[in-house]
Amino acid sequence: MVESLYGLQGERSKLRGELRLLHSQLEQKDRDRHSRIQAFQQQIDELKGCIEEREEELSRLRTATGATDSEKRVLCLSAENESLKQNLSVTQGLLQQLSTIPSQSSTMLLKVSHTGNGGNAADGTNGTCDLSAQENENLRSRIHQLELSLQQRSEQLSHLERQSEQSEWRRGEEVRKREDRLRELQLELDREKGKEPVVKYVTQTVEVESPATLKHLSKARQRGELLSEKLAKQNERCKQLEEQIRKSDEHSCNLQHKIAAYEREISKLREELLTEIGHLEEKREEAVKAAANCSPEHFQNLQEQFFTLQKRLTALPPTLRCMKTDYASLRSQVRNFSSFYGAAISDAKKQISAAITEMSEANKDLLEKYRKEVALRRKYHEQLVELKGNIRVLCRVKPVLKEDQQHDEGQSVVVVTTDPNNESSLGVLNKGKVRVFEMDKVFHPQATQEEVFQEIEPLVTSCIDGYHVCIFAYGQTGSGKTYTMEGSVENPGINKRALKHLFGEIEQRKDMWSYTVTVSSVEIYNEVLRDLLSKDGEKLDIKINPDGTGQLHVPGLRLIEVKSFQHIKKILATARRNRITFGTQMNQHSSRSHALLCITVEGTDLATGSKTTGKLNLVDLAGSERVWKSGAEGERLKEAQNINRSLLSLGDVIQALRARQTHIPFRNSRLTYLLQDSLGKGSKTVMVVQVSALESNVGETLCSLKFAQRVCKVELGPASRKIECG
Ligand SMILES: Nc1ncnc2c1ncn2[C@@H]1O[C@H](COP(=O)(O)OP(=O)(O)OP(=O)(O)O)[C@@H](O)[C@H]1O
Repeated sequence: MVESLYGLQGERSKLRGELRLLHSQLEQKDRDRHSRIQAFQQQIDELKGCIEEREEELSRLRTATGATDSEKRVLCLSAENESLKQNLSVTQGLLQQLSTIPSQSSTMLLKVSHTGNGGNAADGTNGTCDLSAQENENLRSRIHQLELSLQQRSEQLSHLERQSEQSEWRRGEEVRKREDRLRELQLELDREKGKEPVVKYVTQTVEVESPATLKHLSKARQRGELLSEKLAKQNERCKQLEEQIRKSDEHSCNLQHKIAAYEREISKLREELLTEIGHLEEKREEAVKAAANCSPEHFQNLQEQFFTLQKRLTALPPTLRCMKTDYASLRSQVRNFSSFYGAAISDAKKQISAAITEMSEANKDLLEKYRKEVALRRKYHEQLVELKGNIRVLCRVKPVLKEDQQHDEGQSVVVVTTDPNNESSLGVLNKGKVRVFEMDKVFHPQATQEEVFQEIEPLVTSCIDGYHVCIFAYGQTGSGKTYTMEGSVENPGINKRALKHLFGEIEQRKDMWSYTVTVSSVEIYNEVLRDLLSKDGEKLDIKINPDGTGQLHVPGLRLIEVKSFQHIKKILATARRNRITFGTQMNQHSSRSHALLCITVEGTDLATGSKTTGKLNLVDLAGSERVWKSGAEGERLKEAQNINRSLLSLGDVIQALRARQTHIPFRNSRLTYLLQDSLGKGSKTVMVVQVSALESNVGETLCSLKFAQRVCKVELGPASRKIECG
């Protein structure tokens, strides 16, 4: 019994050990189950998150535009969502089942503890062991079922994941398409923007010709001209060098041709030589053969022939050598040609620079001589002007024009005659009598503008030398004063020609003198002074210069520095525009004011630094006709009276000057007052009296000529002027 009891106890402890093992196994399974439940729970959470995302996307798509694709996509996603939800509920149910299963290990422990409480229930021990084995079996099958179900869920889950991936991919596709569409729209927008605008804007450029701009412009132009000149010179030099290179190329080409010809000749000669040697060898062979058979005389002959041939043969190599050396020297010539060419050019350059220095030395001498010549010329010129008289009166007869004939109602009778053999007299037929007037010079009606200017030219030159010069055009309205002074565009008068001459002289003297030319222009109308170069035509006054020199000046008068003849053209045009013109019975475009163009030339001797200031006053006087004939009344009458008064004052001043009176009545008119420093002592004056040749103007012609004669009549120094009066 005791033995069997011990046996049972051993069995029981064995069973207990087995149960403990089983229990630990079950515990392990429990832990696995828990971890699977947790994984499940996690997957469920993820599924929930995925469902939420899908729902969000669904709601987004629902709010998006009603595109058919989007609608389809919404439906698809809804169906997917539904199935996902079903899957989720199934999974949750399963999970709940799993959660409600009691822990096998705890049951087992309970049972183990029950069995451990009393050792007296031996029958019960076996029964408990069977029950636990069955339960274990049940649990195993349950766990197996659960594992199968878990596997199924996992498969479902992976299926759902795949579905989710697919829907994600579709969504990505959708987004990509939308982005593509957006890009297309952007491109279209850019294209639209890049198109020409329908409305075009008009841009206008406003040019402002400020004096500073003009000055800069003229400077830039001069610089441009200088640069173009330099460029032209460089181009010329380039052309020369190109020509030289071309010639050198030609030369080198010729040399190469020659070399080629030589080479050909040499090879030909070599061939000839070889063939001849061959022939000779053959002949020699033949001769040797024949010698054995022929007579001694024949042998002698042959020997002689052989010797001559040998001589010829010996003469050939030197020729060949000669040709070879020729050929080699030609080759070296060609090779050395470039260096030789460079050396030749540098030689030429040296020669040129030497020639230039030589020239500049010679130029210095010439310049010195030229200076002396200029001084001498100036002296002679002074003497000439002195001889001609510092106040000269010239007369120009206006040709009869078509317009004059219309005024004269067809009776264009000419009463003024000039003598081709006597350049200083003219006759006027009046009341059957010819009255002869003597002037310093008379220009016949066909005299050209150039001829008139030639008479004035020396005075213009003396202005550059520092003299004050006045040139007046005097005469009745329409007699050609403006024509003589201003002229037309095609046929310019004294003003333009004088300025052109002035700038020409300045250019010629530029190596010795530097000059500044300033210009002003005024008109005197009804004894009022106006600036013709100013736009507002403000009234000006003549005042004593406050610098203490006692000289006169006009405050506010515009003085323009002129750099070129082109510039002066613009200034003259402005002055002409501003001049007051009115129509009268005598001349449709009669100028009723005195117009003055004042040119100041300041010179500096570059060698000595001494300075000169010359003035040239070019005056186009107002018409000198008598008041009654101009049909003037009211304002016009006042105008004519003023004109006549100032002309009279001018006559008085010139007469007083010519008579070398102590008092010169400069202040009697604005005109003479303004010209005071140019009419005084040491100045030079020319009066061009304009007359009409027509009988209808004979009265005015006589008046003008009498005025001219009054000026001329005064004696000059010891030599008196002989004037014949009719
Ligand atoms: N020598 C000439 N050769 C050709 N045409 C001339 C000549 N002299 C004058 N004329 C013409 O006669 C017309 C009048 O001349 P101009 O205007 O010069 O006269 P004026 O004396 O200046 O008159 P005003 O005192 O009224 O200004 C102009 O059309 C001009 O072209």
